[in-house]
Amino acid sequence: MPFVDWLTSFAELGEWMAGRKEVVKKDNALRFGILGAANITPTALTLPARSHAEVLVVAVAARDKKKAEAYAKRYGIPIVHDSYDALINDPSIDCIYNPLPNGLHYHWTLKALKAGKHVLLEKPSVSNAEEARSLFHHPVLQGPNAPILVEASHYRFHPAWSLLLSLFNRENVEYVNAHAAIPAGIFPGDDIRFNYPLAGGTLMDVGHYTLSALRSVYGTEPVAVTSATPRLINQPFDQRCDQAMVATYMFPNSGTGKISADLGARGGYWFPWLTGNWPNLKDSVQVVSVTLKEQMEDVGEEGVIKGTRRQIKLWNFMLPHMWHRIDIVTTTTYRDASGKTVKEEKSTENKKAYKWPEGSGGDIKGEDWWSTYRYQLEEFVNKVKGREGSGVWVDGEESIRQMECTDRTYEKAGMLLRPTSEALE
Ligand SMILES: NC(=O)C1=CN([C@@H]2O[C@H](COP(=O)(O)OP(=O)(O)OC[C@H]3O[C@@H](n4cnc5c(N)ncnc54)[C@H](OP(=O)(O)O)[C@@H]3O)[C@@H](O)[C@H]2O)C=CC1
Ligand SMILES: O=C1OC[C@@H](O)[C@H](O)[C@H]1O
Repeated sequence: MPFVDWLTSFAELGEWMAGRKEVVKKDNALRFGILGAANITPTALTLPARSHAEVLVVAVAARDKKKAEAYAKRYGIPIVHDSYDALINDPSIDCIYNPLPNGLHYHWTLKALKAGKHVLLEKPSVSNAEEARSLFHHPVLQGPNAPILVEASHYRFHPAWSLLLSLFNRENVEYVNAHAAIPAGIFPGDDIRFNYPLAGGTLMDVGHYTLSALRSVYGTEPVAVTSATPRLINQPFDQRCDQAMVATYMFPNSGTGKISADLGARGGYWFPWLTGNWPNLKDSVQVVSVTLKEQMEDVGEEGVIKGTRRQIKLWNFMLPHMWHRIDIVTTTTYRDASGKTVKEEKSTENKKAYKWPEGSGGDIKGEDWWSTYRYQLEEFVNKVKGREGSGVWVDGEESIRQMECTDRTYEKAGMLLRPTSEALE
């Protein structure tokens, strides 16, 4: 079963086991249409919509109508359109969810916006920075009644991400390591993720999360991409696509960072001569680790200086609703006037946030079972309805900067940028 279907089955099982029923919908609920019968949609939209009183998933279109009909039946979607164009032009639809392959994001999102629809657009927003600037600065998005467009970088909407960011001062960040890997064997070489014309590549896929997380922790753009090492998808698949990417960056405060993203992770066990080719399950928990600069303090005892170092790690940052934990490890070192360590103390604290803690997140605190996608849907609806919400948002400038940094990384790796749509305006 493909990983993305596995995510859906897991989420469906959770709904069923918890006995959760679909909520009664309000008269003014937003009506969503889906472009394509994509694997991610049940997880990212149809299941989260069940608990949202202001969301109705009413229509789908696929390239093959029979496929769309089967999908509509499976997920209880009442309308099946003949084509993506027909869906976009359906006047009964308010919002479009675009989970098409990356290389089709620009074209179909722009069409939907021009038809006056709000768009929830899967990550990565588009194929490259040129497309991002064109889309997010497009005249169709200007003006007081412009439709809402957001890149579905869902992890950012979960309270766990905001909690992580609240635990340090960005100026003090010294090093960040963002890692995400999927074991080998889950995404085959002919998956859309390795299709260059469709803007495939691991940096575009799980690499999106690692790079976005790194940039979010620093809250600014890197001054340099200091290295970028791809591992290309193996022959006979498209050699223009990375199956893994490791890259390092330097930030304006002299801090550094590393991303590692892999859609075919192998090895990582004992006896590498035996296990080197096995799918790597061990390193497949995604993690963001933030090391802060040592803070020095004179403790007033004959030249003794106290140095405090802190490392903060968020485990499972991409899918924190399934489980996550923030570890805060503080190391305090006392040094004498000669710099010699006289005492060292270490302490560990754990934190988590499945709902918005008091004093954050706005009026709606969420539920401890809400997924990243459910929190994201909450904010999307809030934005369309003109409500303040939690305050978390991924704005167009953020999506542009993310694609600029993605392009810089591909350039540093000596790889081609993902191709620009022929429909570029
Ligand atoms: N937010 C998240 O957690 C996740 C996000 N994603 C993102 O969602 C998007 C889709 O991913 P996923 O659901 O796994 O993808 P799918 O493999 O399910 O493909 C999505 C849709 O793309 C269309 N499509 C597939 N292959 C082609 C092709 N060769 N040419 C043109 N169209 C094609 C199909 O539309 P049709 O049904 O009309 O034939 C298909 O339904 C990507 O942008 C990905 O990055 C993916 C997984 C997780
Ligand atoms: O966005 C995503 O999240 C989960 C991954 O399995 C998938 O490859 C990616 O597209």
